[in-house]
Amino acid sequence: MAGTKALLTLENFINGEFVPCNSYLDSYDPSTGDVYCRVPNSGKEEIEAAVEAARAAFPGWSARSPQERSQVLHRLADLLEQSLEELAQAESRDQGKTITLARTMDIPRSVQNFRFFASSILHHTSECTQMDHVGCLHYTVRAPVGIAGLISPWNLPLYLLTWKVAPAIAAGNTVIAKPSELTSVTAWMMCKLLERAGVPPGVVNIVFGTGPRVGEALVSHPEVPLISFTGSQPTAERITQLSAPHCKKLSLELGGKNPAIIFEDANLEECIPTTVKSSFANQGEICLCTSRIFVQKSIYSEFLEKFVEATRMWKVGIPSDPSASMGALISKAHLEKVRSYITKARTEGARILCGEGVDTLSLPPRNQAGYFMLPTVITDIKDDSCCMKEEIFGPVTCVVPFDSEEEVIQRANSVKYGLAATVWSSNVGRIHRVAKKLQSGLVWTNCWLIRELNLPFGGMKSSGVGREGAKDSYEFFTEIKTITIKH
Ligand SMILES: NC(=O)c1ccc[n+]([C@@H]2O[C@H](COP(=O)([O-])OP(=O)(O)OC[C@H]3O[C@@H](n4cnc5c(N)ncnc54)[C@H](O)[C@@H]3O)[C@@H](O)[C@H]2O)c1
Ligand SMILES: N/C(=C\C=C\C=O)C(=O)O
Repeated sequence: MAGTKALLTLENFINGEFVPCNSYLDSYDPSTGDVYCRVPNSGKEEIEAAVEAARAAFPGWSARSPQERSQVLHRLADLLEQSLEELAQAESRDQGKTITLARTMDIPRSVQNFRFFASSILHHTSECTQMDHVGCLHYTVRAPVGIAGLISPWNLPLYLLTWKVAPAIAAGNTVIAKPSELTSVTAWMMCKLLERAGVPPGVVNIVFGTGPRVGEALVSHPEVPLISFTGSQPTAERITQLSAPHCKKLSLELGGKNPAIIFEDANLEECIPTTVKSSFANQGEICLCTSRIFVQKSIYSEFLEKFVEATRMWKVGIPSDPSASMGALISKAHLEKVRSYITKARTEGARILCGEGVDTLSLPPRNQAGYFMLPTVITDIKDDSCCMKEEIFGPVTCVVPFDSEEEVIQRANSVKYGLAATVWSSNVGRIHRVAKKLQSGLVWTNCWLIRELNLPFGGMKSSGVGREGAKDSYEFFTEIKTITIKH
């Protein structure tokens, strides 16, 4: 383990300044298991300072025109893009994801989040109606809500943080963001660019630390009227309880147990590689990842054989290896949790076709204490097994057969989550029918994770409350008022 002096030490960013903290948390490099970074262990005191800064900055920032705010967001996007390689290296080291994914997805999408909201903020219009018989004109106006509390998870650190910061500040709010304590580095790096981009002090404050300590201080603060949260369902429950006495606006983007439904007329040449990717991208640590694959009986054996063969080609490697498809999981505790699901599946009599406990993973000596595991395929498993019902959030997917359209819809809908589904078929009528009946906020057909940022993103049932996207985020981060003029 490196000595304390060599560790990267992060600081909170409050009122445009880096502020040291009097207590720190260790942060681990998932590819080695070594502590490599110290993250501020903030609490109520830091939230008070951030609230003061955000409150003071609000009148000036909210009074700027959308065009002026848009220019600032564009400059920030440009600066992030100029640091793309540095940010990608940092994200890959901090999270365990491959450098290739960080370079091609996480950081480009973070840049795009600022560009997208810089543009979309210029195009909103409000409503107006007439009541000539009583001589009235009605119209709506929107205003920023105030100080937005933003809480993000560890799987797509900068990507999901910027997906909240960009629409919040574009709409004229000031923000206090709390990234995951497990992956705080790229948020801290972004803070170094804010002044150059022209973000005034206090508009973006980033406070680091754990959920129970600093997260709850943020959620419970009476001067933070809105919380946008992405993370797990149990944490969302706690946030809902804490914010209820203040009637806060809440956006909750939570987990999934996402089905892929593969009909006999699917194009398997496209379906198999895409379903391997949808199951194992980012180590299966994407809320949209497929974890239940339903395959029509007539093609079940063929699919299974080809799918397992393709999964074995999904290379696990150290995150800095550009040829790796998958890196390390986020933490030792998470790795153990994911492995425990495979043990449970075995105990229930399911078959593990490849991956954990079946194939051998070879790693360089330096990485043997890292949190790696092979992509794992489970079959002969019942729908009521915990592996088919609970979110595992790791590189584990279950494959089961089905007979009919009605049956598979009912089984796909039989879990508490409703985030994302994929449907594979060449019958357009069936695609429409099935997509409409699935209890899922997002349905991708014959593809996966093609994002259109204008349209609503989010889940139903236990996968969340509210939607994010151009119009949805704008509506969430603003308060609407209806004005009536009698003339
Ligand atoms: N729907 C989506 O868009 C989406 C995207 C990414 C991840 N997720 C979900 O996130 C989960 C994985 O992320 P995670 O393990 O970081 O989730 P988590 O709920 O443990 O943590 C998310 C964030 O909440 C904070 N937090 C934890 N306890 C808190 C509390 N009591 N009060 C306030 N904040 C608290 C954490 O510190 C972190 O910043 C999975 O369930 C995954 O599906 C959903
Ligand atoms: N919010 C988005 C993705 C969430 C992924 C979860 O892990 C997005 O693409 O906007």
